[in-house]
Amino acid sequence: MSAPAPDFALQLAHVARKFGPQFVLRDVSLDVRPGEVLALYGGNGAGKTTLLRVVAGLLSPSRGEGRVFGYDLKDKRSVRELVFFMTEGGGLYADLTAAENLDFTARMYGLAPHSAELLGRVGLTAAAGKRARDLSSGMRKRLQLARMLLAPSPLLLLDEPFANLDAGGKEAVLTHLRAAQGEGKTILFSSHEPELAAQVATRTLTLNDGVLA
Ligand SMILES: Nc1ncnc2c1ncn2[C@@H]1O[C@H](COP(=O)(O)OP(=O)(O)OP(=O)(O)O)[C@@H](O)[C@H]1O
Repeated sequence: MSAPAPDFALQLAHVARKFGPQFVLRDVSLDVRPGEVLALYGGNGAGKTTLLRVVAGLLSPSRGEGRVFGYDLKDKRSVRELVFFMTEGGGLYADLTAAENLDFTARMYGLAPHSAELLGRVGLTAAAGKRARDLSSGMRKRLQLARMLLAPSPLLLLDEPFANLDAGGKEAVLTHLRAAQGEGKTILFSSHEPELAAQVATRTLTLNDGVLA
């Protein structure tokens, strides 16, 4: 018999994180149900990326605790398997082509390579043979979006998914976020673009002075 589904995709209790003496996150508590889509707002330097990195298991809280689908954030190995984290330029191999990047990722997830289809879905067919390092920042973002389509992870974390994209790219992000939502994924993304974010978010959060409102 499989384990019962946890009630929460993410739980944070009084999480704080400091760099040197400076607390960036002071007291962050949050309960997220599976299937929720959360937009995270906050000015430059408010701590959005820091919070996403804590949830991704890449940074340890200085205080407080958290769980991802019931797994303690301290269990970084389990947490990283449950989370897909899309950051600026992250997860791409600079010397591999766009197609090779996707085929490599597919194999990593135990899937048959199908880069041509994925590149088509994100409007990158013409760039299949270009090395990731030679793509524009918007094209790299589209390639990361294609990586997200491959990821079986139930919790998707995206750091400013709309940044550096043209209108078509922004629309592609919305489309794929909605599709992921339709598959029952839980999504937490930071954004400076509330009009776009509101088109997909089921709840919004704002980080201000190290706490969530
Ligand atoms: N590894 C680090 N070492 C020291 N300070 C850091 C580190 N990472 C982040 N900070 C600091 O933490 C604060 C919050 O940064 P963070 O990147 O989380 O903000 P953000 O809300 O994502 O900002 P933006 O909207 O500008 O991307 C900033 O003052 C930043 O300089």
